[in-house]
Amino acid sequence: MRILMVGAGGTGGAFGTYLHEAGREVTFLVRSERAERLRRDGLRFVSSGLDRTHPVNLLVRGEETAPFDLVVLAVKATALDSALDDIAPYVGPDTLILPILNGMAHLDLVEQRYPGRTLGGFVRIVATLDGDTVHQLTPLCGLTVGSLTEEPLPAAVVEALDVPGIDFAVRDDIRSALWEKWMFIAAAGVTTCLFRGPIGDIIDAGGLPHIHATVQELEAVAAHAGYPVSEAAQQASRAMLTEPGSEFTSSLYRDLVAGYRTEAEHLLGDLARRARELGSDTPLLDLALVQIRTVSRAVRPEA
Ligand SMILES: NC(=O)C1=CN([C@@H]2O[C@H](COP(=O)(O)OP(=O)(O)OC[C@H]3O[C@@H](n4cnc5c(N)ncnc54)[C@H](OP(=O)(O)O)[C@@H]3O)[C@@H](O)[C@H]2O)C=CC1
Ligand SMILES: CC(C)(CO)C(=O)C(=O)O
Repeated sequence: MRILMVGAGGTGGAFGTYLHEAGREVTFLVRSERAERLRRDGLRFVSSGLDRTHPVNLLVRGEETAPFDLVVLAVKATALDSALDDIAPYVGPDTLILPILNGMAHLDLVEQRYPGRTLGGFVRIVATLDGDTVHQLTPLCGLTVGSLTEEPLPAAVVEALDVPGIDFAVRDDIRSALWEKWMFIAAAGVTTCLFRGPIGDIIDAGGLPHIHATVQELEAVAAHAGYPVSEAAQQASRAMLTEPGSEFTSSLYRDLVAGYRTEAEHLLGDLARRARELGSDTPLLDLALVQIRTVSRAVRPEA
């Protein structure tokens, strides 16, 4: 199976490297400046004390090659539109597209552009791009995939993605799983952006009741949408978001304080819009959005 990994950042670099190391036929679609450096230096990936650099197959927008069997979208939501343009020449009639972004809004966008070929999926990893080096910061490296239609997930996809280094899972109810992951990420984003710090500091400052209220508020939206968060996922969210002393922050918060473009509209704006349509009250989510939008405008007036 020929796999196109779109983006070689935190997620694309990590998952792409594991696939490459397992002998899968992976090509990374990257932008031209990065391609130049990767062609010269190889792709460096550091995880669990292992530091390796591999020469990898690279493709830059517009370069010609045959369509791929599987396109994995590993870009931030802010780059999704251009990535969807860029993959057009590499998507054939049988190509499947697996976005691994957080959130849900991208599923409709991919489906509109390339109907009938979208798979559901998400990752659990803490990974980042430092210079040109991809770092996996904890041992956690999960990839969960499922069919969004009545058709089962093709066996060839499972075979291609189930490789050492990746804790791979298939979910028949991938939409429910996506909602669960989304509610956790959104709750982490709302709390850390609203109170502007890591979970442990928020708790020290007396914020625990507000963290509980946020998790409850967002889980209520999922329930209204018909995707109630399972008991196990509720407990896992609370364990992570209410741990005293925790240094955990969301990538939304880290991007915001660094002055980068954030996935706020994709992760929180979309959720607030759906909540309004469902008649679900989300005062904390709404406050966080106003805060993030205000800060984003102050940092980047064009936002
Ligand atoms: N990092 C993590 O630990 C986790 C991330 N996620 C989610 O995964 C998604 C991806 O995040 P992450 O991997 O961290 O993001 P990164 O910013 O680390 O990586 C994205 C990469 O995509 C590249 N890119 C953007 N547009 C294109 C394009 N058109 N063609 C080729 N390459 C492109 C960027 O390159 P350039 O430098 O040229 O802009 C960048 O290197 C997000 O939705 C995030 O929320 C989910 C779980 C954990
Ligand atoms: C929170 C974490 C690290 C694990 O679920 C994650 O996968 C994410 O940031 O999206």
